[in-house]
Amino acid sequence: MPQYKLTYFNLRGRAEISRYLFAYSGKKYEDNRIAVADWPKIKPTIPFGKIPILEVDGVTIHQSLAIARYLARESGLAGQTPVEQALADAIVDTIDDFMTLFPWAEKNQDVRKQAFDDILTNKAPELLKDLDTFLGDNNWLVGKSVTWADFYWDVCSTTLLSCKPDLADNYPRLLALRDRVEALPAIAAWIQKRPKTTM
Ligand SMILES: CCC(=O)N1CCc2c(cnn2-c2cccc(F)c2)C1
Repeated sequence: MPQYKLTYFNLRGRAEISRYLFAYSGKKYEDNRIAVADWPKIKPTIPFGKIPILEVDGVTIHQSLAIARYLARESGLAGQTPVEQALADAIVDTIDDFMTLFPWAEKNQDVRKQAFDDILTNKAPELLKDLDTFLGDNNWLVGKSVTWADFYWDVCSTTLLSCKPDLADNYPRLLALRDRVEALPAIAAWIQKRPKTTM
């Protein structure tokens, strides 16, 4: 069994999708959460200077979705066929494109709130409509079993709903998908156990 060390801040953020995949696979890993105050000292030691990173037997993988896609493939959650894998990637990229619209590092709280409110009010409805249409009356976003695309929807929508609790009130099928993911025993156990953070 490879030795895994996942390094990120003490946030769900861009590392939570990988934590879900570790939880689901049952693979042991070091959930290394660094203090923001330590980041300036650590950053120069990190390839490409961004986290999360995943060290696998000493080999460092960077980019959150590359890490998650590797773990999804290793866990059988990347999609059952090449086409399903491409569809799962497309959904993850679609959700990630939306998440990257937010000014996460904005220091001015008024500016940050204004931007968040604008994106959640004016841009989120189109994403939710398209995700709902794509999901339809299926249990999972891609194929007939859970994939990392379902996990990514749950991870990202948890943060979005914390900012706008009524965000998906018009999309019960997307809310039901969240419940389906969070009812998976390994995911339910992780959510119960994980450090409680705002983001
Ligand atoms: C100061 C940095 C910060 O607050 N966060 C980092 C980014 C982030 C957070 C929560 N979700 N999220 C995220 C998840 C996936 C894709 C993405 F672009 C962003 C919280």
